[in-house]
This record gives sequence, structure tokens and C-alpha cells, in this order.
Amino acid sequence: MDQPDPTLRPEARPEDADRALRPQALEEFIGQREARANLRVFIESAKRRGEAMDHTLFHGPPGLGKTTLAQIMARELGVNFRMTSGPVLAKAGDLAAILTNLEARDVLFIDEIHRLNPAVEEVLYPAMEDFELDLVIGEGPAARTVRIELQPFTLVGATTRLGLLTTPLRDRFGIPTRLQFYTEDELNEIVTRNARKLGVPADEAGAREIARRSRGTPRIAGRLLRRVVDFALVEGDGKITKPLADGALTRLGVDNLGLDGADRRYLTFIAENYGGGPVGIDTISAALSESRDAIEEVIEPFLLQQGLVQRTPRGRMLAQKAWRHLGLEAPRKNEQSNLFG
Ligand SMILES: Nc1ncnc2c1ncn2[C@@H]1O[C@H](COP(=O)(O)OP(=O)(O)OP(=O)(O)O)[C@@H](O)[C@H]1O
Ligand SMILES: [Mg+2]
Repeated sequence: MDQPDPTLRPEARPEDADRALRPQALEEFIGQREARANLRVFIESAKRRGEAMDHTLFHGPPGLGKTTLAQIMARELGVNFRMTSGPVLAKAGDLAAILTNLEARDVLFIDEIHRLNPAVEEVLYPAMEDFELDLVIGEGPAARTVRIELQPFTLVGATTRLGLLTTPLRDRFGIPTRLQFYTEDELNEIVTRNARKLGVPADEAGAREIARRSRGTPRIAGRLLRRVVDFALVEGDGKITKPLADGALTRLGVDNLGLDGADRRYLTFIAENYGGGPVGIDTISAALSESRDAIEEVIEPFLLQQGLVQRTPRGRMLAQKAWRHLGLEAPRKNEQSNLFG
């Protein structure tokens, strides 16, 4: 239970396995209803005007469909999809090379856009605003700037950390879109549909069990489904039922709220070492040997959304629900205030 399969983490992406299940059109994309309805309007409007769609920023925890939506946008707009990422663009010239090769109205997707090098980001501003590129040619006194006209394009940025984007960059996106965790019903629909695609039918209760334990995240739903399929084929009779799904998920270290080993280590640490908190993020990070980024991007969003933890100015605190979930007794109020008041 305590050594979970690392490929089950929301941010791990052995992406190829997912490809067959990735929705290809806005119509097939389940959930994110508000974002989807708005995108449909903006895509249609751009098509009617014959212009590039406005720059779009997707933000939210890993595995909720940012990359998928960017690909769908390009397909629905009927343009090319070019993909790169913040850390890959080391020099201004790397970005310039990509930008000058874009065709009119193409979608350029920059993943992890909060990790752009500042020199590269500088190049992006005039490119986004005026479809122009200012390139410095040569060095020293001989250096001169040339301006290059670009084809109008749509930049689609994705980030798990909106807070790390610089304001000038954030302000240049006309369509900022926050992705939310999925409801159990939405995940149930995704699991049911994907089970059918994989040729291993899931009954209602079996699909729902996987949905309920997917941490609100379609990427995890897809992974868990594949593992449950393995158990269904090898140890079951080729069908996904609730007992089969339950047994498989428990063996994978996914508990009945969908929490995995890393989530439980986080909660248990605060409970056992800090009486439920408050405790600072850096302390948690050091104790768990997880980077602060990973804790903030991957572990905490779901625990916060589930009401298991609270963020206070003095640090993280466990909520009653977390104590109950861990099967531990919460210290009484006055004991806690004696210790930490
Ligand atoms: N609405 C959805 N319906 C069905 N499957 C989905 C949906 N959204 C995402 N998926 C599936 O979940 C997986 C992860 O989606 P995606 O790669 O788009 O997430 P992401 O937000 O870009 O994650 P990251 O932040 O790690 O880059 C993909 O395999 C995709 O097929
Ligand atoms: Mg992605």
C-alpha cells in the first residue's frame, strides 16, 4: 500500500497508452461544461471571421485535459497543431524558428508556459500582440534589430501554476480558462465509454467504482481503467464489476476516496507529527522528500477540493474529514490550542 505505482500519479505521463482514448472533438469531450461551451463560441466566431482565434490559456492541475483541449481546438479550427514547451525553448532563437514557420491561423501550443526563460518570453510579447518578431542580428556595435512579420496565429498556453506566470504574459491571453476537477458522474461516463473502446465492458457499478476513485482526474481514470482491465482479463471473467474493480484498486494502493500513497503520507505526516497542523509547506516538503512544487501542483489541489486540508496563513491544517479518513482521533480543540496557540 505504501509504495504506490508511480505511473498512477496524476502528473506521470507515459502518454502513448492514453492516445487511443483521447477525445478528438469538442463533441466527444466530457465535462468542463462551461469552458467547452465558451470555446465552442470562440472557435465558431474565429472561423466565421476567417481570423486566428484569440490566444488561450488553460490552467489547472495535471491530467484534466489541457493538452487534449488544445489539440481539439486546432482540429475544430481546421489548422495545424504545433507543440512545444517552456523548458524546451532555451533561446529566443528556438522560439523564433517555430514562429516563423507557422502558417496563417495555426495553433502553437506551449506546455508548462510558466517555465519560459525570460529572454524567450520577451520575444513572445510582440509576437502575441502584433504578430511581429524583433530579432537581434550580430553582436556588439554591429548588432541591429530586424522586424519580421509573422502569420497571425493562436498561442495556446498550458500551466499547472497560474501564479507563476508573469503578469505581462498572463495579460496577453484573451481567453484564460480554468479547468476543474471532474465530477463522479462525468468520470463515470468517461470510464464507461473507454471500457467499451477497450473491448472490456464495465457494468454500471464497476465503472462507477473506478470513477469514484479517480481523484477527479480523467488521466487517472484512464490509468486505473487499464489496470482494472488487466485484472478482469487475467483474474476475472473479462468483465468489469464492482468487486473486481474494488479488489484491483485496493491492490494498487488506491483507497476508497481515490487517494494514493503520496496523498496518505502527506495527511499522516501532518496528523502524527504536528497534531493536525498548522505546519508550513517547506517542512512538509522536507519531511516527505517531495518538491514544494509537486506538493502544491499535484498533491494539494485535490485534497483541498475534497475538504481534507485547509490552507491557513500559518500553514496547512487537517480537516475533520481527514482524521476520519485516516481512522485517527483528532486532538480536542483545547489540546490543539495549548500546543500551537
Ligand atoms: N474530458 C475528457 N474526456 C475523456 N478523456 C479525457 C478528458 N480530458 C482528459 N482526458 C484524458 O486524460 C488524459 C490526460 O489529459 P491531458 O494530457 O489533456 O491533460 P493535461 O491537463 O494536459 O495534463 P498535464 O498538466 O499533465 O499536461 C488524456 O489521456 C486524455 O485522453
Ligand atoms: Mg498536458
